[in-house]
Amino acid sequence: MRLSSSFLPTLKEVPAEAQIASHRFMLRTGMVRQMSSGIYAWLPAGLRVLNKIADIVREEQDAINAQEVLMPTLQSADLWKRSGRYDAYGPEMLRIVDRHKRDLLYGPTNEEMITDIFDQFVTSYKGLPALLYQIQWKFRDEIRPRFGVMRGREFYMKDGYSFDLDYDSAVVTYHKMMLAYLRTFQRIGVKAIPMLADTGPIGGDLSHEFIILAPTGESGIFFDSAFAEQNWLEMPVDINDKDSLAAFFKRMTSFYAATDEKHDEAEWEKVPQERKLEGRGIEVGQIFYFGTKYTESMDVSVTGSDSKKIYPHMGSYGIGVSRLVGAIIESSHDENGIIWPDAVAPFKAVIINLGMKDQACKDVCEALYQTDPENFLYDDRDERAGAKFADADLMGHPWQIIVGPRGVAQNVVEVKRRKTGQRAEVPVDQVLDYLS
Ligand SMILES: Nc1ncnc2c1ncn2[C@@H]1O[C@H](COS(=O)(=O)NC(=O)[C@@H](N)CS)[C@@H](O)[C@H]1O
Repeated sequence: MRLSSSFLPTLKEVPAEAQIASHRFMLRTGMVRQMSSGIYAWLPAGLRVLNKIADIVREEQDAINAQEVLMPTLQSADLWKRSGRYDAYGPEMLRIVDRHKRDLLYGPTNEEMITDIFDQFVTSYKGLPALLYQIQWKFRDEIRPRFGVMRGREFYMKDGYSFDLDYDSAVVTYHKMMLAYLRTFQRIGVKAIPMLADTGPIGGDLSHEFIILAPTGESGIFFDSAFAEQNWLEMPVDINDKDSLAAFFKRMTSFYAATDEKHDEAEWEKVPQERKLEGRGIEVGQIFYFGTKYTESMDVSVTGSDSKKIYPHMGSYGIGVSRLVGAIIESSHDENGIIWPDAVAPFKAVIINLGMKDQACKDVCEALYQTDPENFLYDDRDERAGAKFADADLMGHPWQIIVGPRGVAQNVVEVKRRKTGQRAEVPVDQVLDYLS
């Protein structure tokens, strides 16, 4: 994309209510625009990040044989009356009455709806297990939306749902999803630690939340640093072998990790002093096993091999896709701006032309840009060098390719790694290799 003709409005000042770095930087780099309290428009650079995160989430869900669906954002109140959550859910639920006076709601989550869909298509135990997911907008009328997209009212979530024959099978699914989550967050480029969690309005008695380390996080956390050193993408786990999955899960839960609600001092004392880490974190995902809570309350059953009625055991698995955009910035920025992990950056590199009146510079920039116009941002504005450098650091693309007349005269450009600040002189024809 060419910066001079793109809709990437950077701002010098931001509204006073933007208290934390991610909120300030997302507004200053024109990633989002608040349309009303807790409700945002996603502009080109922000949408590119949102879609890259969603694509990684999707790939790792597909890798454990989950199947993608897309449910409506608007739901009938009748569904929630069947499960008994219509009143229980409280003021966070946005209730809507249509022209025919029918009670609808903007879905905060979809356990009831997916259970109703399952009910219409699966009558026999042979239809189990079912593992479905969607990536869809949700609405929760938070009393105090804040921190930009991190605690919004309309937000983008991957929500997965599983149906299994019994508890043991449901636990295998839970283990699979745990592995998929660890792989997902590692690929996105953040350190997310799973911690035992309370279940809240979703229900059930087994739940883990995934916390990204960030000083502005709402949760206090205690964990064994050895956990953060694990490489989940290299972990030899066979997702079709329940013992392999159980061994992975046992290993994973052998490291101490707890939010302040669940912290156990006695257990904490067993962690070697040099591996004890305390901090704050942002919850970017949560998984739940809640058995037959919804299948029983909604009377959704299948016929077992002995022709008896069986209520399938369920779980649900959420990732805050839009929250992750803010959470990544919270965990990866400096005083000059965002430091995007490679996998989710809006663009791979920004080409900074310092010789807007120098034909040789323009030729080198154009040639580099044309090699990958989809993933290169070309700063072709008629701006001072200082302004271009400041904007490049602010927007946080992983690489900066700085093209100046002196360098071009020796057929080299300067390449800067945003994360480390490391600079190198690179021959023009080796830039692409250098970036890979
Ligand atoms: N107000 C919000 N703004 C942005 N993200 C949110 C908000 N509320 C929740 N999330 C994100 O959505 C994830 C899943 O939400 S949840 O309530 O924990 N789980 C569910 O809704 C389950 N139905 C999972 S399918 C959370 O981990 C969090 O990352």
